[in-house]
Amino acid sequence: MNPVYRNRQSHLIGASVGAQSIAVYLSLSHGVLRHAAEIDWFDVLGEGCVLLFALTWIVAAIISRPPGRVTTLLVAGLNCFAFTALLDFLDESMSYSAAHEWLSMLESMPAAFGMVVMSAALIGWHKEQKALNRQLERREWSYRNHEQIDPVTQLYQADYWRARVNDAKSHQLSGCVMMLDINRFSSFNENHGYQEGDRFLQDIARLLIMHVRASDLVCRFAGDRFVFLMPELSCESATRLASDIQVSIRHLAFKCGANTTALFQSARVSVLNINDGTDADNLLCMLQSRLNSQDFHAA
Ligand SMILES: Nc1nc2c(ncn2[C@@H]2O[C@H](COP(=O)(O)OP(=O)(O)OP(=O)(O)O)[C@@H](O)[C@H]2O)c(=O)[nH]1
Repeated sequence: MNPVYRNRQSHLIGASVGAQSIAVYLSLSHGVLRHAAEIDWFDVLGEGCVLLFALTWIVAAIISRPPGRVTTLLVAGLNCFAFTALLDFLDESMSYSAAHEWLSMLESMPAAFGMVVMSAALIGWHKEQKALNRQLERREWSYRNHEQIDPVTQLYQADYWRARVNDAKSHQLSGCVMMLDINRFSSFNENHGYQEGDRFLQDIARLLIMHVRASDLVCRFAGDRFVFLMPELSCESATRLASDIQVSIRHLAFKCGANTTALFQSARVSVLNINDGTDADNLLCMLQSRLNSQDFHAA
């Protein structure tokens, strides 16, 4: 877990442990342990599984979500649900006297309340997700697979681009594809180190995203190569866009570490109509061979 999250989520961890401890305390202090022969072990197994899952979801919500209103509501709702699950589970091995029947009646209430709280959390989560989806425009194209995200640039990798291009072709979408390669990036790495190289690639990824439309897709192909999918864009417009991007890259004043002297790079670009190739792999081959045939001194 992110250490900043851990500190800020400690109140949720404390509240979860507290809530479940209250359930254990209520059951143990008001009930009497049943004889083994009285226990229905199938019920114990079933309710134990429900409890285990509820507790796992609480941990998953705390470690995977950043602090905030939605997380608090989600954890609160799950805790109410787990409270009922824990009482249900303990109920199997504890019997309550008539004076403590209220405990059995209390059992189901927290789960119902928890469902209401979780529903409010899910509405908040839905709104939050819509905002996040807007931020992912140009990086993502109507399909999500976090395993295909490149860790350096946070763009999707080549396989994602291939699948989306094949999708676009199968839906007979018009448009263009483009490939961009940074010139002499291996020299950049040798002179300034891989870490600075990574930082440069991250800046390039941001710059590329700024240039394209919300409906376009930019992915990292490999190393210093990037690929684009631009539906419903003419090759003329795509070529103009390509030259705008080349100008921007030439003017990107990259500073290595504490150095105030800027470094400037250049890039080569190749553009094709999406219908110029039979499929994504075929288009990639053509884009690459066009790129490789260009002289980078001219870029
Ligand atoms: N910093 C960094 N470098 C990478 C990464 N992936 C690949 N590279 C480097 O990118 C360089 C790409 O080299 P080449 O394909 O020869 O490209 P180039 O040096 O730009 O050559 P030209 O395109 O012909 O100008 C290699 O030095 C790789 O080691 C990465 O994730 N981070």
